[in-house]
Amino acid sequence: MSLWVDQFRPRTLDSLHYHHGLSARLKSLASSGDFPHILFYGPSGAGKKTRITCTLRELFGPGVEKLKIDQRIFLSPSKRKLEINIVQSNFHIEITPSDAGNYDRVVIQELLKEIAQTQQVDLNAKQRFKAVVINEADSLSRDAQAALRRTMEKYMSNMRIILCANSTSKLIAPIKSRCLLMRVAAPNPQEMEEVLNYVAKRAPFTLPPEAAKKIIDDSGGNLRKAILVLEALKMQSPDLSGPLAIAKPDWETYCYKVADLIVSEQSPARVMEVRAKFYELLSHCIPPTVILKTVAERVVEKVDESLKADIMHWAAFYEVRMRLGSKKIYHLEAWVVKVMSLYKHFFYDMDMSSFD
Ligand SMILES: Nc1ncnc2c1ncn2[C@@H]1O[C@H](COP(=O)(O)OP(=O)(O)OP(=O)(O)O)[C@@H](O)[C@H]1O
Repeated sequence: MSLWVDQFRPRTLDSLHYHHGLSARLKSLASSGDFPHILFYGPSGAGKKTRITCTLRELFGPGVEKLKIDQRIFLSPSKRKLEINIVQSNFHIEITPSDAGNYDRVVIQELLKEIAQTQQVDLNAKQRFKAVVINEADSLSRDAQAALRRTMEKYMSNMRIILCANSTSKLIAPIKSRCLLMRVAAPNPQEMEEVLNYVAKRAPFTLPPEAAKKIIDDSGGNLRKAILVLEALKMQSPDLSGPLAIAKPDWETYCYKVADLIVSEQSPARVMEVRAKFYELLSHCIPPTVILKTVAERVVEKVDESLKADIMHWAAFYEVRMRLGSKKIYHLEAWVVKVMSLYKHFFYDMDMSSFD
């Protein structure tokens, strides 16, 4: 069973509910035979990812929805092996640079070069190019951005880059100037209400306008949050009547407790305890990627500055592994063990340095 945010996510440009001007523009670009590199940017939950997926489908047809994950090994300059999982279809490839941590340049460079040098082999493909989606483009290091820029200059004919970011401020000018900038603003309250009503209709139930208003007021323009809250509230109070308390959804509080458990003790017994909590969350249909993200963000709030990047790096790493693996719990747990060991080392290093 999937959550409403996934179940009712529009899959084609025609079915997107708002920013119709943008949708029309993307549609005509897709059929123009002259599709550019594009940078999609906007706040969280505004619908960037959804729009990108719809655009890919417009370009290549339903075949882009057939995803596979490949594991690839890259070598860092110091010959360290980097294992990276790559999500792709026959027509596109998707990467999240933070998976490669400090070595994002190596991955960008090698991967893009390889794609650029291979011709589209599928003779039925509607486009001659492959699309490369780069998520969280604003977290690319300077080096990786420079590598990306060079690739964009050199290999335009069989590759198009689609960048997804929250803002354009961390991207270097030469990249921005090679992309068509597409700002995906947060939907306004009316637009959000339309989407919530659509979700309710499909679910199906009737959404009282007061409930919709409350959810929208609370969402800060984040449509994902609004739909998640709608689903949580509907579970609590099936007719959505009376005063609705939009407390943090239960699972969120629960994830916070898990984070506290991880930070307060690092031991095999604690890992077992955390595992039991993960099972509990999974059995309530909270998607494992959401669990991982929520717990990781909370852990990061509580630890020393120097650990934050590593913890998020490993969360992203295990998230990718999780997407295809069947035993989700295994990857959640692997991440917990990793975090505990980072945390222990941190204190160990501190102890040692006090002897200096
Ligand atoms: N145009 C739309 N019409 C209807 N629903 C939409 C639309 N765009 C997005 N949604 C819904 O909103 C949810 C969040 O959208 P999406 O994941 O695309 O946001 P995002 O901008 O990529 O967020 P983030 O930056 O946090 O990853 C989707 O799961 C989908 O259900």
